[in-house]
Amino acid sequence: MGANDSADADGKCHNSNEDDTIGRMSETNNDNLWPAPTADGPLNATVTIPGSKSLSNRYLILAVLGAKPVTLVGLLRSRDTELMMGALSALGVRCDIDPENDTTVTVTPPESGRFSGNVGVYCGLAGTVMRFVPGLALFADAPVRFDGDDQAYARPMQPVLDGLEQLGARVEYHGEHGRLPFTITPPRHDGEQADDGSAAAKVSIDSSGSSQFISGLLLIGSRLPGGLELRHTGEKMPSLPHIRMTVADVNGAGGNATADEESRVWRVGHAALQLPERVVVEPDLSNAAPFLGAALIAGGTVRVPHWPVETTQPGGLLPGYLERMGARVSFPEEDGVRYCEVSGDGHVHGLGDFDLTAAGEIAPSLAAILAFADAPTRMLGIGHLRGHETNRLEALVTEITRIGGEARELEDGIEITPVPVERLHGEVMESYADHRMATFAAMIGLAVPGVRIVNVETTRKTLPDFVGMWTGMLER
Ligand SMILES: O=C(O)C1=C[C@@H](OP(=O)(O)O)[C@@H](O)[C@H](O)C1
Ligand SMILES: C=C(OP(=O)(O)O)C(=O)O
Repeated sequence: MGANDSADADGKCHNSNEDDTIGRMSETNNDNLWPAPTADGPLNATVTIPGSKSLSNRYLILAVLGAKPVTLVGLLRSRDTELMMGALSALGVRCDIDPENDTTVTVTPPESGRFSGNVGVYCGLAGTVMRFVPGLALFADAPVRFDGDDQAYARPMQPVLDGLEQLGARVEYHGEHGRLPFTITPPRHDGEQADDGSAAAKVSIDSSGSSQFISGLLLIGSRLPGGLELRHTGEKMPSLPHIRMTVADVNGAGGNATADEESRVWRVGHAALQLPERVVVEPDLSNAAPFLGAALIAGGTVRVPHWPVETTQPGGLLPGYLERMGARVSFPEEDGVRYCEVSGDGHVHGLGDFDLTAAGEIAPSLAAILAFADAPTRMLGIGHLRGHETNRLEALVTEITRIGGEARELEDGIEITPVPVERLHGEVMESYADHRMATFAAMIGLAVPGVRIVNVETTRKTLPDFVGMWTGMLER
C-alpha cells in the first residue's frame, strides 16, 4: 500500500491519494544508495511475480463501470494500483481489501452509477491512472481535478484529453497546455448512460505517443449513448498488444469492442458493462523480465510460476525474445502449475535490428541483457519511450556510458554496442524515479561489481518488494 494508505478493521481502503509520495523523484544522496548484488555463480531460483499492473488497473476501471461488486484476486498492490484505487475512492467507489489477503480486493461502484465530482485525483507517475481515469470524469457530477508527481508533468496527455473534449468535456490546463495538472468538466448530463439510438460518437486522435490514449477512450466507450468510433490518425502505433488487451478486457466485461487495425479504427458499442463476480489477475509478465533476464547475464536457471498459456500481456513475447538472445526456454508443469523456465550459459547473442514496437515497456530490461551480448543491437520502434516515466532512451544511453559501455540514441530507438565486460566498472547509477531504470541497473550489477543504485525504492511503482525478490533470487 502507499505510505499514507491503510486498511481499517473492516478492510475499507482509506487512500489519501493526494498525499502519496512513494517513489517520487528523490535527490541523489549517499544515504539512498542500494549496493546491487553481483551473482557469484549460476542462478537456480524460482521467483513469484505479483499481479500485472496493466491488467490490475484495467480491471479496476472496468469494475467501477459495472453495477455490481467485483472481487479481483491476485491484484497488484504497488504504487500504481494504490494510486488507481485512491483515484476511484475519490470518485466515490468502495475498495474493500480482504483482511486475510491484501491482493484480494472487492470493488463496489457507486450506486447511482455517477461518480463524485469536485474532487482531486492524484496520478503520481502512473500512465494508466493519468490516461485511464480522465475518461471516468466524463460521468462525474462535477469537475474533477487531476495532478501528479512533478516528473509526470513531462508526460504527454493531450490526445486522450482532446478525445474527451470531442465527447463534450471541457479541459482546463493549469500548467503547460496538454500536460498535468488539469481539470475536466463533464458535459451536462441528461441520462446519457442509456442507449438512445444515437450514432456512435466519432473521435480522432493521434496516439503515436502512447497506446494508453486509445485504451483510455476504449475503456469508457461502452457507456456513451451510441458507443464510440475511435480513429488513430498518427503514423506510429506503439504497444498494440496493450490496445488488444483493452479490447479483450472490455469484451470480457460484456462489451462489444472491435478493432480494424489496418484502418486504425476501433468501435465500441453501447453496453452495460459487468465484469464477472470474481476475476483472477495474471502475474506481470513484463516484471518477469529482470528476473528471467538474470539467467542470461549470470547463467543458470530462473523459473516464474503461473505463466499463462495464453495472454494479452506484451510480456508474453518475452520468452521468444530471450530465446533469440540464446536462452533455453521451456514451460514445465508441476502440480498443475505452469512455469516459464529460462536457462542461460552466460553467453548472449546480439540481435542486430530488433523491432520492439509491440513491447516497449520491456526495453530497459532487454537493454541490460544486450549490454553483455556478442554483437550490437538496435532496438527500434520505441521513440515514444522518451515520454515514459523518464526519457528512457536518454537515460539508458547515459547509464550504459557511465559504466564504460557504448550506446547511442537513434531517432526511433537505441543502439547498444557491447564492450568486453572487463571494461565495465561499477558506479552510482541513477534510477530517475523510474522503476524499470532501477531494475535495469540491478541487472547490470549482476555482472559488474560496485554498482550502487539511487532510490531503488522507486521499483514500488509496480513491484512492492523488488529488493527482497532480487536478493531472494541470488540466495543459494
Ligand atoms: O496500457 C498499458 O497498460 C500500458 C501501455 C504501454 O504504454 P505506452 O503505449 O505508452 O508504451 C506500456 O508501456 C505501459 O507500461 C502500460
Ligand atoms: C511505461 C510504463 O508505465 P506507465 O503505465 O506509467 O506508462 C512502464 O511501466 O514501463
